[in-house]
Amino acid sequence: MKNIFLVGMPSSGKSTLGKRLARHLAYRFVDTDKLIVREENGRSINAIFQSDGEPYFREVESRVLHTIQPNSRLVVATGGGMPCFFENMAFIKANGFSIFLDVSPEHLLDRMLRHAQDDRPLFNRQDPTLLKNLRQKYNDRRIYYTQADLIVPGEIAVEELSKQIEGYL
Ligand SMILES: Nc1ncnc2c1ncn2[C@@H]1O[C@H](COP(=O)(O)OP(=O)(O)O)[C@@H](O)[C@H]1O
Ligand SMILES: O=C(O)C1=C[C@@H](OP(=O)(O)O)[C@@H](O)[C@H](O)C1
Ligand SMILES: [Mg+2]
Repeated sequence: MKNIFLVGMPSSGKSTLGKRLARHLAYRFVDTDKLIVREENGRSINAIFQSDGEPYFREVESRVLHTIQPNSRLVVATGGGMPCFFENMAFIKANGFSIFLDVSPEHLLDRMLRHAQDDRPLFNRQDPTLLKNLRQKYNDRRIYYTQADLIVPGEIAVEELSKQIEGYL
């Protein structure tokens, strides 16, 4: 039973859809951001970025990814930047079936502005250049995200997604 990795921009729905998909397939669910917080004794993602900076965060992120064993019947919601650092995308591809949830920067902005609890260190909801930042990151990161085995729109229903992947698992 191959693992399933969800990749894509922050707010593309990896954590939300990932939980639903896991329930639907009777897989376990993990969110790599949650694994990082656990590894850091409960420090939040924001706190890690603030006190130790992004390079430190990326090291921990990659370490946590490499603890995932192949064929563990897991749905893994990755952090938005994870596939874009080190050889993380190659690891993801070697250890499961990967899905890119593709959501446009405009829709991401809309979601971020709507959900006040979703503050992320690299994407500040108060920042007037947030859309520009999202477009830039989306363009820079697509080269990694599009290496996924399957690309689907972020709005996809869990039943439809399950149908599309059943032959691959
Ligand atoms: N398909 C969807 N349509 C609209 N909003 C969504 C959808 N999926 C998730 N959201 C909302 O967008 C926000 C970010 O979702 P989340 O699953 O945390 O994304 P990610 O893990 O990719 O950063 C959440 O507040 C969530 O409720
Ligand atoms: O895009 C990024 O670089 C990040 C996305 C976040 O995860 P989500 O994609 O789940 O928001 C989290 O890992 C951290 O804030 C960095
Ligand atoms: Mg998430």
